[in-house]
Amino acid sequence: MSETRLAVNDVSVEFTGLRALDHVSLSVLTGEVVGLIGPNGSGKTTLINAITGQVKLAGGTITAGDTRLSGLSPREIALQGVSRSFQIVRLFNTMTVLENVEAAALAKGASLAVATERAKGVLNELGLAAKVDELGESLSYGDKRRVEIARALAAEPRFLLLDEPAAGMNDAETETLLHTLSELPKTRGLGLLIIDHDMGLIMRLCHRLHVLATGRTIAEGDAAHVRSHPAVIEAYLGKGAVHA
Ligand SMILES: Nc1ncnc2c1ncn2[C@@H]1O[C@H](COP(=O)(O)OP(=O)(O)OP(=O)(O)O)[C@@H](O)[C@H]1O
Repeated sequence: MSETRLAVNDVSVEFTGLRALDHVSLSVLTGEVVGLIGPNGSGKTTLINAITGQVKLAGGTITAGDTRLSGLSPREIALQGVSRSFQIVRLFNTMTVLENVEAAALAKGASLAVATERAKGVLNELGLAAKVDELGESLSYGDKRRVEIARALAAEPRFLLLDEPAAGMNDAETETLLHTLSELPKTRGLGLLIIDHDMGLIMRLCHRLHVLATGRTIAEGDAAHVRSHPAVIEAYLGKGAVHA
């Protein structure tokens, strides 16, 4: 499979009276894992929302390969192969795990037979095969988050954007998640952009890191570079969060 780049070019986002992103540029290649970190309110979720068309850009462009994503609707962007999970889990509580994941494949235009097969495959990959018939509402929090990732994968994305996938997970669940996520770029050839406050997870999983503070890029590079960067230490000062 040829390499594709998801490119955020000089992007700014404004809310009333607040510049949430200020000329941010970042790229993710298929096959790599990029971590998006920064203190609370630094603009991480806004950047994912900008990529997936959930917020409007005040400036800049976003492309996936040769396709311009900025200006497209969230649905059109999803059809271009960009899937996401949300910080707050959004499952259909009264549908089964299988139905939840099938729905995502159906939304991408798959027939029911293809959607069922794809959903089963993805759930198997995420270690959820035994839970296919359980209702969304009956799952543990960690399982709900994994089903969310399964839903995003059922759309067969080229780029997967995960907003705090390990939030609320215990250590064992986080370890399993780390293993699953680390396989995805190899097995599926997709590019992964991941936000998480668990620096242990981020530092072990990501090939590159991009650090935001108050809407601006303050550092980017590998874990060693970022961890020792003065601006990053300053941004996290007193929080101890970069010392994984
Ligand atoms: N829809 C919105 N309307 C107004 N302000 C917003 C909106 N969404 C985000 N913001 C503001 O934009 C800034 C960036 O928020 P964002 O959620 O992107 O940060 P974050 O880095 O993801 O934070 P956290 O780590 O706490 O999730 C914050 O000041 C936030 O209050």
